[in-house]
Amino acid sequence: MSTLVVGSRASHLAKAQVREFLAPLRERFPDVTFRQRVITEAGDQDRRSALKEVSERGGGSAFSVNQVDALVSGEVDVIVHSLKDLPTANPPGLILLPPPTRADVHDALCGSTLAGLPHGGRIGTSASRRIAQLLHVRPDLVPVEIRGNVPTRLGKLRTQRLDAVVLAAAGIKRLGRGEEISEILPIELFPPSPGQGALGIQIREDNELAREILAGSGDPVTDAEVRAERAMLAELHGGCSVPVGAFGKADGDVLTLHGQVTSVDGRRQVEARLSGPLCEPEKLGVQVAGLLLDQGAEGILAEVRPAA
Ligand SMILES: NCc1[nH]cc(CCC(=O)O)c1CC(=O)O
Repeated sequence: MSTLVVGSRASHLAKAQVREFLAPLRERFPDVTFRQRVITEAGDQDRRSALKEVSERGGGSAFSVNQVDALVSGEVDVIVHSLKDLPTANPPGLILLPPPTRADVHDALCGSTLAGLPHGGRIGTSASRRIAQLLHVRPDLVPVEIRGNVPTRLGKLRTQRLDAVVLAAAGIKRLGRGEEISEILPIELFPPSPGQGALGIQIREDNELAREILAGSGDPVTDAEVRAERAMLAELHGGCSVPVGAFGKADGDVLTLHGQVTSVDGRRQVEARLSGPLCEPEKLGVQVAGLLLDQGAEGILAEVRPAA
């Protein structure tokens, strides 16, 4: 009898994602024992020390370095990440499997609808993309930096007297709190973070057992959509905290990718949209990035990049 150890971060969302990932697998492989293991990250504890540690280690995410170490050392066989939190550069020896069908890709407003927000309304979010997109359509709004996991951020609606908070619909729904969503933001104006709503299933390349058990766990359509989004982000040299929105959508064997880059003050925005064959998602991502760069995306992104 074989055992597969599945790691994730400690948050309720991370654990919910592991349960969602494992449910169909437990049914398909009744003889396999699936064990869950929690791996804490510096980013889950103290953001400042986390950022310092990450910069000292030469990149990577404050929310994925320990997970990756656990995978490399063999402590776990699989890590279930939120794909959008994963850097586009894959560590050597590790691979991302095609993700399962993704959950709701939209951003959501909790506390108020967009039209219902008062002039100068206080909106909780610390994501530069969300700040930029909101200010682009409502320059009067006042972004308020909030941190922490999803339940903490929902709680800040009241404790920080905010008019609304913006969060990924996927996370809110996975935590069973979908009824707290006031408005699903329109995807044309608010394309999400590349990979939003999808799981990032990471394994060691040489782990035959994991490869065998997880071979059928992915959805090829979701895979193509997120590949295009992430290829676009990589081409823009963006990380997880840049004001870049991307939405890839398949229709039959045609994939359409919408890319958007917005200055954090919301004043400048460039957009591009292209369709291509579903079987060449990375090519489409690079092409859309090229169109964004032609329109000056680099100048917008240079403002948010830390000085080298
Ligand atoms: N950066 C935090 C994070 N990472 C994944 C999710 C939600 C699930 C998802 O987007 O896939 C969230 C919270 C949020 O952005 O509201």
